[in-house]
Amino acid sequence: MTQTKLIKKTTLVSAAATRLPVHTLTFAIPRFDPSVHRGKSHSEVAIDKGDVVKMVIPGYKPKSYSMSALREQEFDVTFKVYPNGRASGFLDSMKVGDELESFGKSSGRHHNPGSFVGIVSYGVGITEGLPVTKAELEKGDAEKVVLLWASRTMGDTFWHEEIKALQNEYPGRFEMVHILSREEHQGCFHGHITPKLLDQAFQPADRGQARFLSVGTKDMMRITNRMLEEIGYPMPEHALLPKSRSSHHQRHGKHHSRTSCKDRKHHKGRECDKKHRR
Ligand SMILES: Cc1cc2nc3c(=O)[nH]c(=O)nc-3n(C[C@H](O)[C@H](O)[C@H](O)COP(=O)(O)OP(=O)(O)OC[C@H]3O[C@@H](n4cnc5c(N)ncnc54)[C@H](O)[C@@H]3O)c2cc1C
Repeated sequence: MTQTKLIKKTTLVSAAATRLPVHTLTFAIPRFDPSVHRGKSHSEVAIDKGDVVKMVIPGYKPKSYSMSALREQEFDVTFKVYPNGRASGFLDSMKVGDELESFGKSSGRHHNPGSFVGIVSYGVGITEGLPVTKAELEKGDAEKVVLLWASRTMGDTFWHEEIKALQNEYPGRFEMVHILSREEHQGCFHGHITPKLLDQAFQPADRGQARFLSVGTKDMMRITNRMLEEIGYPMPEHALLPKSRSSHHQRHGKHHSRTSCKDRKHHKGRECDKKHRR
C-alpha cells in the first residue's frame, strides 16, 4: 500500500449558495517500489501529457485526479466538492496528517507539437488545463498558447495570480480567455462554447499548425472535438495530446485478436498492428 499523507489543505473557492467549493490538497510523495506498488511513481507523473493520480477512496474505488502541481517532495490535487460526491466528499473530509492510498497512472497520450495551442477547460477542468498551458509555454514549440476557461461566474474561478504571472512572463505568447455562462463580465465572453466562439477565440497564424486540448467531462470533450472539426480542425490530427496507438494494448496488458476485442472503435474493423503483438 502506498500510503500518501496529507500535509496541507488550501481553499481556492469558498462554498456559497450559488457555487461549489474548490480546494487544493498537498500530499507528501510516498516511497515507490515498482515490485510492490501498482501504477507509476508519483514523481514520474507527466502533467504535460495528462497523466493522473489515482486516489483510492476507502470502501469505494480509485478515482482519477489531475496533479495540479508536482514538486520534489510533494504534489497537489485540486478538486471541486460535489453535493453527495463520494470521492470529492472523502477528499474534503481529510484532515492534515490523514493518509490514503494513491498511485500515478499514465494517460497513454503523446505530445503532438504545433506552433499554436488552444486549450479549452470546462470548470474544474482547469486543473489539467492550466498546468498543460504552463508546460506548453515552457517547452517553447508553440508561438502562441490560448487558454479558454468556461465557468459559471467569475466567483467560480481561481488561480488568478498564477494566470497573471504567466501573462507577465509570456506577453504576446499567452492569452487567457474567459467565458461565463451565468454572468456578464467586462472582457469576458458570455454564454456557452459554440463553434463560432472557438473560431473567434482561436486564431492561429497557420491553421495547419494548430493543436487543441479540451478538458471536462467525456461528453464535453466529445462535443468540443466535434465543434473543432466543424470549424476545420479534424481530430486527432489537430489534437495536442492524442492517444498513443499502443495505449489500448498497454491497458489490456496483452495482445488480443480483433474478434476478442470489445473496443471496436479502436480496431476500426482492422486487424491490430503486428508490432503490438506479444
Ligand atoms: C482523467 C480525469 C481527471 C480528473 N481530474 C479531476 C481534478 O483534477 N479535479 C476534480 O475535481 N475532478 C477531477 N476529475 C473528476 C473526478 O475523478 C470525480 O469524478 C469527481 O471528483 C466527482 O466524483 P465524486 O465521487 O465526488 O462524485 P459522484 O459521487 O460521482 O457524483 C456526485 C454528484 O456530483 C455530480 N458530478 C460529478 N462529477 C461532476 C462533474 N464533473 N460536473 C458536474 N457534476 C458532477 C454527479 O452528477 C452527482 O450528482 C477527473 C476525472 C478524470 C476522468
